[in-house]
Amino acid sequence: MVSGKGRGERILVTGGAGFIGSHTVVELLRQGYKVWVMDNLQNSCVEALHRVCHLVGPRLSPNLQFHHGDLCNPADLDRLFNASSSFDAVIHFAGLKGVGDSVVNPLHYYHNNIVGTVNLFQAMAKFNCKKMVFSSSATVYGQPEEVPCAEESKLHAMNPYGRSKLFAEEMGRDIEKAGGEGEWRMIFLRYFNPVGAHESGKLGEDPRGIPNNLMPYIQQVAVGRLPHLNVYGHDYPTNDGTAVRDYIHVMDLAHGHVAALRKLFANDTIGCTAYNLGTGRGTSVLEMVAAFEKASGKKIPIKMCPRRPGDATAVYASTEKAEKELGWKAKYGIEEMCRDQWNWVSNNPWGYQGNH
Ligand SMILES: NC(=O)c1ccc[n+]([C@@H]2O[C@H](COP(=O)([O-])OP(=O)(O)OC[C@H]3O[C@@H](n4cnc5c(N)ncnc54)[C@H](O)[C@@H]3O)[C@@H](O)[C@H]2O)c1
Ligand SMILES: O=c1ccn([C@@H]2O[C@H](COP(=O)(O)OP(=O)(O)O[C@H]3O[C@H](CO)[C@H](O)[C@H](O)[C@H]3O)[C@@H](O)[C@H]2O)c(=O)[nH]1
Repeated sequence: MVSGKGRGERILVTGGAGFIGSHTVVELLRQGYKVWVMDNLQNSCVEALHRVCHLVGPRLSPNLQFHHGDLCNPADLDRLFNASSSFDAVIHFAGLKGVGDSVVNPLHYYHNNIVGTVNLFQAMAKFNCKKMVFSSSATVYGQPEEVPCAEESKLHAMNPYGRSKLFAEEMGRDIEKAGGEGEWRMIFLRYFNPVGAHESGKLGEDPRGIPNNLMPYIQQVAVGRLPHLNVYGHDYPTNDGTAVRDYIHVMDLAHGHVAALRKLFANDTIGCTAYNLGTGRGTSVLEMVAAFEKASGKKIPIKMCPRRPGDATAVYASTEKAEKELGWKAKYGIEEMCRDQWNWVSNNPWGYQGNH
């Protein structure tokens, strides 16, 4: 069990204006860390960070600094590491995350996610900051041969996005191996399906364009931005024929990052290791729709459609390793995920920017 508050350690959070990053920054500030966010705002807006400041209040908000910068530009990283006299650790969220988009624009994904990560590792080496928590994904398990997925399961990427996550993990493993004993410490957090929103209703997911993922899509149907949900596949070998995933509340993820950071600071022999962040429970698409209808009181019209290519039948996490070694366990179930997601979208039907 790793516990205790941060002692003012200085954390660089790449992609900290995004969905998971912004929720995590709230928790980092509350736990006493000093946070520098670097983001190029290609999939986010600075209003999310204004709201973070509002949520943590005037005592803690001076501990957050925002730097508009692109990981693909080494000069932006150099400037930031120089200006802040380096960092104690990095949480690396920045990346593009659309599976379908990555199939259409593979070079764009490799450039942003791989080149960006190489540049970050280089800056970390140069400024002697050698602790990283990295946003990996359950996508590295591909079509899992068995569930629950355990960290030592076979890894297999199925698209350029997935490969960019797998390469980043492999790069991390190589860099750690090449360093001296205890020199680099890295934790890869393999998220399952992040959903929900901050309980205040002030922070949440605000995707650009038509959402690809289930819950952002449902939330837009609920507020009338989209007419109905397409349910992809109703002939899967599951209880109701729809595919099963392990949905996890974004605030549980935020707490998972704090637990990982504490582990990095506390354990000088951790080397390079991966943890699943999931609940260990599988929920079908139709169960998720029913839970959202209950939480919102809104009917979500659905249309049954063929399977989406590349989708697995059922993916859920083995949570033992994170529970045992990080002392972290997801607290929230799908009721709270849907309650908070509805609270966010009903207060912000057009996201952070109002009508766009
Ligand atoms: N949300 C999910 O379903 C999910 C699941 C598994 C893993 N992940 C990973 O977690 C991380 C965060 O995901 P999210 O849902 O918060 O996404 P997001 O798009 O909301 O946040 C990513 C942030 O990174 C920024 N960014 C992207 N490329 C950048 C660059 N080159 N330089 C600087 N900033 C850059 C974006 O502007 C954005 O603010 C991503 O790496 C994603 O691949 C997400
Ligand atoms: O409009 C939609 C969107 C999704 N689904 C279904 O809902 C389930 C969940 O789909 P998501 O797109 O929300 O999530 P995925 O499990 O496909 O993938 C997500 O979670 C993965 C981790 O497990 C990876 O991180 C990946 O990048 C990320 O998009 C799937 O069965 C999908 O077919 C629909 O029926 N209709």
